[in-house]
Formats: sequence, C-alpha cells, structure tokens
Amino acid sequence: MTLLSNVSPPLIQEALSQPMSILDLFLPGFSNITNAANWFIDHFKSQDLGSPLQASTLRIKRHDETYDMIQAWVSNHGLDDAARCIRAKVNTKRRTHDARTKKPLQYGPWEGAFYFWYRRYLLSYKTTLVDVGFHKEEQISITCVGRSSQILKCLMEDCRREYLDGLKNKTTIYVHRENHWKKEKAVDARPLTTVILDEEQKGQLLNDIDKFLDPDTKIRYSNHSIPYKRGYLLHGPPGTGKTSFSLSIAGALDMDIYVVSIPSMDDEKLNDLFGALPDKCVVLLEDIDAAGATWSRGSDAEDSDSDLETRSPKKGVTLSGLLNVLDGVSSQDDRILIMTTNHPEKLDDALTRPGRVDLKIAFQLANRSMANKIYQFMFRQPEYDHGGIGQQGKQDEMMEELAKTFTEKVPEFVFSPAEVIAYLQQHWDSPTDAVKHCDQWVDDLYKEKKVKKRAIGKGARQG
Ligand SMILES: Nc1ncnc2c1ncn2[C@@H]1O[C@H](COP(=O)(O)OP(=O)(O)OP(=O)(O)O)[C@@H](O)[C@H]1O
Repeated sequence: MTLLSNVSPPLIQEALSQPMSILDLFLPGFSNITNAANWFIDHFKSQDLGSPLQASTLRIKRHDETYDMIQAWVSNHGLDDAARCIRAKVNTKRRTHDARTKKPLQYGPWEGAFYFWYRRYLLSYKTTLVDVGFHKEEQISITCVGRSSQILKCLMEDCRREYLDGLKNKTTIYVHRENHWKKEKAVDARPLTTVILDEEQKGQLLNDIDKFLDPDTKIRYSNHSIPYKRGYLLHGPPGTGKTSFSLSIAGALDMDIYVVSIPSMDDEKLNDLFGALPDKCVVLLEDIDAAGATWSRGSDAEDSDSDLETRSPKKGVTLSGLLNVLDGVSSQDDRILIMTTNHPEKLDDALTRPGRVDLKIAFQLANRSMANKIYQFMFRQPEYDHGGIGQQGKQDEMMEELAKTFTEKVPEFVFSPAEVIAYLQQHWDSPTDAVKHCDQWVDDLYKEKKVKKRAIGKGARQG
C-alpha cells in the first residue's frame, strides 16, 4: 500500500490504460479487483491532477438490441457477481436445463458500477437512470481509460458474436410497446414442413420469396428504381396457420420478425415503429381489417388521403396512415411484409394493389388431405423411435390406415387445423383412440359451432 501512494498520477493513468501492467504488481495488496480499481479511482480524485482522467465511454440505451447483447455477456461471464447492486427478475425467456424449475431467477447489474477485466484491460460498467421525457430509462456505460475506444468496440463485437451464436436456428420475435420495438422472445425456428397447407399454394409463396431474395432480382429492382420489398396477404379463418406460416418464413430466411397488431395501433405509433425497423426483416401486420383500413375509398378514386383521415370515426390506424408507412420513406428496403386478416372482403383495394400486396394466399379450413397430413404429423414417430428395421414399414402402414379412417370421419372445410390439432393432442398417447372418439368430437364441435352461430345471429339482429 505504501508503494501505491508513491506512484505518481501520470503513471497511474498510464497503468490503467495498459493491459494489466502496473496493476498486476499491486493487485496482491488488495482483496479483489474492485477494491484495487476503487483505490486507483479515489487516488485520482484526491490527487487533483489538473487535467481530468482521460477515458473513453460506450453508452448503450435500454431499447437497443446492444443492451440485450451486453447484458447477456455480463451474465454469461458471471460478471453480475461483481456488481454491488444487482436486480433479480423471473427469467421468462431463457431456457433452463431443468424445465421443471418454477419461476427461475435471473440476476443482472442494477444502478451502480463495477469493474472488470476484459482482455487484460480494466473496464468499468455503470448503469444509470436517465430522464427520457416523462419517465426514466436505464442506460449502460462502459468506460476504459485512455483516448482510444478500440477495446470497447472489441468488447461489443464479442458481445454481438456470442449473442448471435445463442440465436442460431432461432427466430427472434419483436413486438411493440407503445412506439418502440421490444424483443419478446427467441423461439426455435419452425420448419416450413410443420405448417400444413395446400401444397400448391405453399410452393407458390416459397418460390416467390426465393425469387425475390435472388441477388439478381435485387439488382433488377435497383436498375428499375423499384423499392426492394415484397408484400404478401395471408387470409383465412382463425386457426388456419397464418401466423405460424409467417414465423416459419422468418425462420427459413434467418430473419427476425417484427409483429404489429393493427387493432392496438394508431398512425403515429405505426409510423414510429416503421421508422425503427432494421433492414432485412419480416414485418407481420396482423388483423389489418381491424382498423381504418376497413373503410373503403369506394368507387371514387379521386378521394384524397385527407378525406380518408377525416372519415375515420375513431382513433386507430387510418387507411391513409397505413398506406403512408407501407410506401413512405420509413418503409425500409430489403424487407418482407406479411399482412394477415380473417376478412379479406373488407379490405380496401388500395391496400391490396400490386406493389403493396404481391401475392395473396388463402388459408383454409381443413380438407381431407390436410386432415390426413395433420394426423400423420401428430402421430408419426421420430426416425429413431421405430424399434428396428422391419418395424418401420409396419408402423407406417398402420399409421396410413388410421390416418385414412380418421380423414373419412372429419367433414371437409368445417374445422380449422388448430381445432383438429387440439383434438388430436388430447389423444397423443393413443392414435387409435383418436380415431375411435373422432365421431363424438365431430358431433360435439358441430353443435358448439351451431350454438355460437345462432348467438352471433341473434346479437346482430338485436344490434
Ligand atoms: N395449417 C396449419 N398447420 C399446422 N399447424 C397449424 C395450422 N393452422 C393452425 N395451426 C396451429 O394452430 C395454432 C394457431 O395457429 P395460427 O395462430 O398460426 O393461426 P392463424 O391463422 O394465424 O389464426 P388467427 O387468424 O386467429 O390469428 C398454432 O399453434 C398452430 O401451430
């Protein structure tokens, strides 16, 4: 300790900006790195150096994805232990090895600072709450001594790489909170084969996307000054796989998906959200029929956008607002837009014209072929589970037979794939029971649907 106080301030400055040089010599005099670092910093303050400590700082805002990157890195490297002020939260997102753990806890640094070594450099990590309009928002700053921010960039690059490694074969879903994007979760990429659709339609959409993503296509768009983006409209009754298919597409393209629920939006928020979209992503606009978009321009093509605005009777997304973000400057290139609706007949032609919607795909209630595929999809054993050569052929034959009987019992275009799947899940342990109880399920669901229809009809008449 006596030694330390004899070190001149410029030498300490020099020492701190070097990878572990002088600090190495003195560290044994302290019980841990934080004490050592604190001593140095205090020492600086008390020495009245005349010139302030030269330092470079990297700041990270709460709503930027770099925040998740650095937090994950700090946590993965056990550095949250170094923080003297930590926060606890129930980990709802990260998978734990023990799926039975109820409400697993996760810790992270909270307001305050700590020091850590990175590639033999001493860095400080600090969280503060800063005023942003009407509320305070967390901000992280990482500081190193010295004028060069190179080591901070290196750290960020490491954080980014580790973060992306953890997201391999995953689809990250972003949802909106007010007017900013929030990472909701990262789910295993859903294979396209798990969404059961009319094969022709599925193929048509996939071919279109493939063609769009071809580098030659991009050049063509550019040569013709056409914005490089593609729009799809997926329409059909609830539970037919529109959202699931959109997620699968994002997974197949290794893109993140940004989901907007139109009913909970207004023009301003939608505009802000589109402005904050990254390049190269899938944007999913759900239930586009549910807003001002349902008000048609009518036959008068002369209607101006401001007419549409004034016609809108409630706060929400107006048709002009929606068209503006789809075409406007904040509409990023290199993106795939998917719009979904249960009511395509309510949509304005302006919204679905080519350029905004390039392909429309109808999702339908289960027909025979789909019911058959769903049955096999639910009950087919994974390859390794067949119990030996020879067994596989027999099991396949039996499965096909059961699927055929099941298919004959399910009426066509009455039940959604979601309903069929929910029923089969009840008999996951017994494919034969699923067939045996099928008639009863069909009768019950029929009745339920009739009652619901009658109630809706009555409600509409009273309304
Ligand atoms: N065609 C399908 N193939 C496989 N699974 C499906 C299909 N349709 C629905 N499902 C299953 O049913 C559930 C609901 O599906 P999904 O949310 O994709 O339907 P949707 O058409 O988007 O419904 P909504 O119009 O109500 O938003 C999901 O768990 C999904 O896995």
